[in-house]
Amino acid sequence: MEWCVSMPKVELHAHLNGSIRDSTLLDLTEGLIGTGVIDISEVEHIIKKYNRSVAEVFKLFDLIHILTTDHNTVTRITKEVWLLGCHVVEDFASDNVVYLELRTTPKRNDSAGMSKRSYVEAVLKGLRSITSVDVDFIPHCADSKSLFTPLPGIGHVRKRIYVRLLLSIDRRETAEAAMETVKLALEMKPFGVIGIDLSGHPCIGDWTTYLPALKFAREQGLYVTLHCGEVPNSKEIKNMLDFRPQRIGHACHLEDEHWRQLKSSKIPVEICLTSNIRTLTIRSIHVHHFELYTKIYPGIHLKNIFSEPDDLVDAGDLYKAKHPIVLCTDDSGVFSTSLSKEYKFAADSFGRFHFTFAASNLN
Ligand SMILES: CNc1ncnc2c1ncn2[C@@H]1O[C@H](COP(=O)(O)O)[C@@H](O)[C@H]1O
Ligand SMILES: [Zn+2]
Repeated sequence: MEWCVSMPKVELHAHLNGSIRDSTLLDLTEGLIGTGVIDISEVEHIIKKYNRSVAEVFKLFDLIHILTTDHNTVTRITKEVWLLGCHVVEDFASDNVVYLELRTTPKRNDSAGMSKRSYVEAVLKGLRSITSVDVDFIPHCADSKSLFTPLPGIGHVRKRIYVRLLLSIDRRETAEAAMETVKLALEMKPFGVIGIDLSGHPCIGDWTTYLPALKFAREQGLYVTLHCGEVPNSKEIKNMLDFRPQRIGHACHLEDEHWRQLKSSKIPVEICLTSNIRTLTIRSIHVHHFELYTKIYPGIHLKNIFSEPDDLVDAGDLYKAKHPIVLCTDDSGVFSTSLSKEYKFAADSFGRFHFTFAASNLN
């Protein structure tokens, strides 16, 4: 494990509100006691549960959103979001993540005067205010200095971490709200926003709602990554692969034709092992598409062990196929993981694999 921690790593799939530390979550909860906004007894039950279904995980996200953005004033929300951004980046830096792409869904709270824009500004300011680690946040742009003051120098002892931001579209949003997010991302490009993600409850909504916004994002030079195949949905998976995003996340429920399409397209896959196992999206690590058990132990058929259908035996084995993949945390707070733990999990589960794949296999 120490080796996994000490190795410099790249994190490409981390949701800001999913990466919140337990202690921060509890601080935020305490801050809302007596306000009538939440019922503590109900909150505790959700927070303390270990294995959660996809539906329960999304219940927890609703709760986290209340904790971070359901306040009366935009100043209070800014403070919470700011704090959250600081802690999350510090945690990744202490795990020796050297390049971090953090994604978050811009949120509106009209009653507090909070807009998607002020939410993103709060995140950016939070990231800029970190002094414990040396954050390289803004891509080379002179104008950026007008918005943020430079960080104070504390010599060479601070760890350096490159942070870039992706703005997420939630599958519950309207097409207009998605377009607003894309335009905001374009506006915030000089300040470190580099792309768009499509996420949210995988059983909700129709992704084609967001196609105009996603196409516009791509035309304007933003990178696009999609949560794809987290649950079975053959038509959606095919259409998403046809769209040819820069990357996809999860890719758990691809069928044979999808695997073929994915492999020939070489679209890199963000692999989230713990997330997939904890949400039961994948039944066992031995049938995970990172590398199939049958390929490690030839001759042993999955259907004999797990009563899986025949076609699973021929499903994805992305590592073996040298497909571009990268290990990611998804929601390190919600799933009590870290990027080092994901590397350790992969090493323990799949044995002899080489760590160099993470950076070198990516486009
Ligand atoms: C477990 N697998 C997942 N599948 C799909 N979407 C997920 C997710 N995990 C997180 N999110 C998305 O990220 C939001 C939290 O971070 P932000 O508020 O954006 O910072 C969640 O509400 C959800 O929309
Ligand atoms: Zn995700």
